Amino acid sequence: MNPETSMLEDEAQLANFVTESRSSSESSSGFNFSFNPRKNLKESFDREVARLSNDHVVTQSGVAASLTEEACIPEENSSNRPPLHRNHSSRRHFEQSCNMASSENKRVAVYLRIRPPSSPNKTINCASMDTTNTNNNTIEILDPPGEPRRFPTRIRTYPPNVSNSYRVNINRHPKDASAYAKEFSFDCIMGPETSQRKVYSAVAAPMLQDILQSLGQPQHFRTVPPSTSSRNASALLFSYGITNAGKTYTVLGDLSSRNQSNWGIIPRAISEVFDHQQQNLIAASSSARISSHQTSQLELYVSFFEIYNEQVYDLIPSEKSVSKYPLGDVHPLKVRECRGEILVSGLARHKVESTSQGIELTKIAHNKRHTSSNNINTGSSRSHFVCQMELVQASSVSGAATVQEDEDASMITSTDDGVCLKSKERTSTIWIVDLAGSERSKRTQVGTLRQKESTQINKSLMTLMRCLNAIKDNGRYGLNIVPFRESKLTHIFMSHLTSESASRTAIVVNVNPAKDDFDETQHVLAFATKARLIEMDPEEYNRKRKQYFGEEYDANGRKKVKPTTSVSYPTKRCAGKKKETLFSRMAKKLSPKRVFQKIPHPENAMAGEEDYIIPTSTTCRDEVEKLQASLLEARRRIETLEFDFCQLQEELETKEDQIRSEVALEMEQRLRETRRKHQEKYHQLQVEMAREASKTSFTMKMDRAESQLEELMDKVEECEKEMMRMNRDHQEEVHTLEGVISDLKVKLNGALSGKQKGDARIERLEKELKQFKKMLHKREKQTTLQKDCKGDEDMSDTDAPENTAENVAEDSTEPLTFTLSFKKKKTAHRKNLRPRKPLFNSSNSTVE
Ligand SMILES: Nc1ncnc2c1ncn2[C@@H]1O[C@H](COP(=O)(O)OP(=O)(O)OP(=O)(O)O)[C@@H](O)[C@H]1O
Repeated sequence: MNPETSMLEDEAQLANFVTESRSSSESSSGFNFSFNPRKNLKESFDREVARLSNDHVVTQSGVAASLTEEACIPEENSSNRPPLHRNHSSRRHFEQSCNMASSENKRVAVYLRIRPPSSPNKTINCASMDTTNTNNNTIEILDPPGEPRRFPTRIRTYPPNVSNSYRVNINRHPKDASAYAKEFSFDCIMGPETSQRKVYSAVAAPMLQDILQSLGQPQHFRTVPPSTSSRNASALLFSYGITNAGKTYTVLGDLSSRNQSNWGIIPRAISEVFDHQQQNLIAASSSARISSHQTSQLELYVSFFEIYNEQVYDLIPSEKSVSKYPLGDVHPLKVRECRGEILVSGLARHKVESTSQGIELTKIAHNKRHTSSNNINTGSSRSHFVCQMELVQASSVSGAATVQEDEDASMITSTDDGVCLKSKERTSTIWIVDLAGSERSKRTQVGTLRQKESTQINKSLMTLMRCLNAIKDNGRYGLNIVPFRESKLTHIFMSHLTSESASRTAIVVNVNPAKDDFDETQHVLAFATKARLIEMDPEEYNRKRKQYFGEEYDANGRKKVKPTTSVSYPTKRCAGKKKETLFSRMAKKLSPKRVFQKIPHPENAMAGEEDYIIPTSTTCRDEVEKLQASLLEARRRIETLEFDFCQLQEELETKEDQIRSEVALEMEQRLRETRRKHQEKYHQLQVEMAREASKTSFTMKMDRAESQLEELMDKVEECEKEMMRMNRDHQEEVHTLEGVISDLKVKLNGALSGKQKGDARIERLEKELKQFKKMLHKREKQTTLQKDCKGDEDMSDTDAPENTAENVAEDSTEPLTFTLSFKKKKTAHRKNLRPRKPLFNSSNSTVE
């Protein structure tokens, strides 16, 4: 889609939305403590709309007019601070699309951000594109059904040829690649084209607004009741993904560039706090009647630390702690637990006075973070980077409220709570965490040190997943022990994740559509899908714990400490307080005034007690000296006691650590034991299942064999019948043939006897022929002789006709006739003996 057209449509929708929201804003109920992304997005958007409408109102005043002007300057050109939420159209789309499918109870918001492909072989298919897969697309953003303008919440992934998923599945479905495509759902999907501003508006802005509400900060020109919770509110945002997926870009953005449109969540959040502050001032100055809540000043403190190799390091340590280690050594900080709160002891807090100062601090912290270059990302982060933003609602006596008091006395009297009453200081904390990449060291091809880092990173991420999983399961069973203490990352956020504020937890899952990253991206997406199911419901969890154990425990298995109005820390500050109390008590006791009070009045003494001695100035002086000496002694004792106390406290701390580690060890052992038992059970079950399965398969095989046998038996029966039938036919045929054979035999016998006769006759005839030949030969000889003789005689007598051939022939008529008849007979006999055509073919020759 053309981006310009989309922007125009956005604007048009914004106009509609403003009209709709204005009419509905009146009926909108106030603030709900638990963070529901959908609800909060709606609320924050309502607030935005209210702010817009108020901007319109305040343009009448000069200051406000200038501010509005500033707000109209394009973000990229603004030099000091980027005015926030200038384009509100996106907010509506996010509101419409984000978390629509999630239930009311769902608390962890999971967003997906897909970074633009960094090289041509890394491709992505966007919603508007063709939805049929081609081998080039690894991620396809699916259009939300029915509503083309809504932001998508579903993606489909297609394994590329280089991925393991493809290799595994190709044998199963060799032709249809779409058969092993997978679908994943999120609260909101931000495609590669999504700007940093939109990401901030969707993810962090609702959280910040919620936190400001919890502090009782005015939502400009809109009455929002402050939080009723006694606990300090907190919010937690994780940026999660594999290396080079854009986690740091989402959280920090490009801080070095002058183009503020590239700013990530942290600089924008800092900027929004100051925007809010400024708008507070404008609102206060423009309104004559204003409540004490609205005049109270908001202070921002930031701390930056990283968790590197399971050690916590302050990225911007205080001057005091720097001077402690003159050689520039960096010492890890301790994570302590104090009355249900987790503290990173010694972490420096930096008061931020302006956006630019906040950005500078962020830059310094980011530059000090552990990074290294690998073959995927040149500036790959090797630690979890945490930005802790503390918003302190300062006492109404000081700061802005005091100014208001001076400027407008009527304001003070108009407050409900009375004139500048000392209100309690309230602090809310936002943690924005840029997690280290969850890649495999095999892919990044790094050395031993980097591998160790990777192991630690993956271990802590795994613990985070396990904690979230356990919290998820506790929603159902409420019995799992959440392994918060197994990693620094989870330990630090333990109090947040087990408090009512756990609802304000969000995860931005960053993915890279690169083909090479596909397999790891699948793991990340699978984790995100699980995280979406987490219902942060500590109340329900505690109720169940109480039900099972009859005691009130927190989600970490510790007995709950009743919430107190002010948290006291077991530090020297605490000790100092105690010292003061003890000292003052002793001083009071031993003070000369008290001593003199104890001494009865002379008049009373005169009246009642005779033995009373009126103290002289000398005795008094002595007394005072004595008292002073005892005071000094007491002071010295106090000092010793104080020293002992400190020592005891340190011992206590060490003991606590020791006990904690022992408990942790024991827990670990128990866990290991439980795991072992579970594993045994699992194996047993597996064996049983395998046995059952083999039994089942055997029975199935038997059944199959039986049915096959039955079939075969039927066939055999049929064959037998067929054979019998064939046998019968055969026998009939044989019978017929036998008749034919006997006929033929008779005929043959007849023929043989005829032949014998013929042979005998031939023999006889041959004999006769031989005799005849002999006779003929004789006769020829005789004839020749006669001719010779006759020739001699006929030389004179020509008349000798009886010796001619005819005569001879006449003489020999008898043998000639015999010869002819013999030849005829022989031919006839031969004809009779000529072999007849066989009655059967060769196969039947035996029968013949
Ligand atoms: N949405 C985006 N738009 C433009 N560029 C991006 C985007 N996301 C990431 N990048 C760029 O990609 C590169 C790597 O991003 P980034 O350092 O944020 O990754 P990462 O997930 O934090 O990696 P690592 O875990 O290794 O630190 C950077 O140069 C960044 O500018």
